[in-house]
Order: sequence, then C-alpha cells, then structure tokens
Amino acid sequence: MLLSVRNVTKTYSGQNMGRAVLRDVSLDLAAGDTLALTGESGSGKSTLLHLVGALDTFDSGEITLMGQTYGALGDTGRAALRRQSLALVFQQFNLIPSLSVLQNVTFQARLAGQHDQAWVNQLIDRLGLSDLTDRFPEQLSGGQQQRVAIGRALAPRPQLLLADEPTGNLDETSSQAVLDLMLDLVADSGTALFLVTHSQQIANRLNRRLHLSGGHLQ
Ligand SMILES: Nc1ncnc2c1ncn2[C@@H]1O[C@H](COP(=O)(O)OP(=O)(O)OP(=O)(O)O)[C@@H](O)[C@H]1O
Repeated sequence: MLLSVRNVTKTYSGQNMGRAVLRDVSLDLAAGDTLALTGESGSGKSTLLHLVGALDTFDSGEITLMGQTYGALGDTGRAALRRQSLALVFQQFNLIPSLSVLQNVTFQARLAGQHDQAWVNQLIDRLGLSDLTDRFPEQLSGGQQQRVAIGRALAPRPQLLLADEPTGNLDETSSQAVLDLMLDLVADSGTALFLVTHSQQIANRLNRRLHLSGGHLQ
C-alpha cells in the first residue's frame, strides 16, 4: 500500500480531547489511485491532508507512506519525505513571484535532485504553458497560474499528489480544464491523487470518495 492512515486522532492545542477534529480516522491509498475527500466546511479535510503531507503532527494513530512511518521520523526525515515523495497543490497557487514560469515548474524537482528535462518539456506542453515559460506569475491568469502549480508539483514525479481545493479559485470552465489536465497527468505518471473538494461533481470524477463528518470518515 502506498499510503496507510491508521486510527489517527488530531486535536489542535486549545481544544480538549472531546473536541478532536479527527477521531480514529483510517484510510488506505494504493499507488496510482485517486481519492476525493468531501465534507462540510470545518469538518477537518485540510487538517487530514496536512497530516498526510507531513506538515503537522497528530495525537495518536499512525501514518505510513511508502513504508516510512511518520511517528518514527524527525523533522529532517519528514522534510525529506515531503521533498522526495509528496507534492502539494493548494487553492492559492503559491508560485514564487520572482521566478519565471519555467523556473517555477522546475524549482522543486531540482531541489529534490529529480529534474528530468524530457518530462518537464512534456508537462509544459500538455499544460499549455509553452508560450508562457518566460512570464512571471503576476502576468498569468488564475487558471494559468494553477497549471504552473500543477506542473511544479508533478515535475519531480511524486508518488502522491495532495490537492486542497485546487480549482477553488477558478471559474467553471477553467476549473474543468485544470481538473482534466491534472487527472490525465497523474494517470500517465502513476501518481496517486488525494484531493479535497467541496464539489460532488469533482469528487465523482475520481476513483474513490470519502466523506468526513463529526471527525469520522464515511
Ligand atoms: N491551526 C489551527 N488551530 C486551531 N484550530 C484549527 C487550526 N486549523 C484548523 N482548525 C480548526 O479545525 C477544524 C477543521 O479545520 P479544517 O481547515 O481542517 O476544515 P476543512 O474541512 O478543511 O474546512 P474548509 O472546507 O472550510 O476549508 C475547524 O474547526 C478549524 O477551526
């Protein structure tokens, strides 16, 4: 199994245990699989995604990605895991303003020592960014910026792509186009996708769906 989440409970400081955001949450994700997580606002979707992304700690339970158990990793180990195996795409595109489109796309792959020029060329082409490689983020539309963010995330060929409302800032047409591209690219690169969304329509495009309510997965 690529990802295994076992009986994870998460409380934010200031909350008591009775108010845990996540209670005894378990899920598995196989290599190349696509999973949508839905749930009301405040139900803990982003919290769960952050835990899987090794960006935050949890009270109890265990998360394992590619055989690496998060509880056993220190800060350095978690940072290495994030760099080597995981990628994130958020609603806010989080591009680096001072870098060109091409530099943004290749940045993380180079950092991880996983730069592959042929794959980057393919990503640029398929994401429709060929004519925009020298532009800077502020010179792009929202849909274009999100396509750059997806290129950047997939350039190192991560085993798992975590996406938090990746089309939340886009209009309906751009949203569909960006989702189509993301699904095509993860399918071709064998990357598993764990996507948080409010939209049942988007969730229905993925292989599997889970719903978070009252701290539990359904
Ligand atoms: N850093 C934090 N400290 C304290 N409480 C937090 C923190 N982050 C989130 N929470 C609380 O945890 C709960 C779950 O938040 P989370 O962002 O995971 O929900 P969500 O399902 O992603 O919501 P939305 O759909 O609105 O983005 C909320 O009640 C939120 O207020």
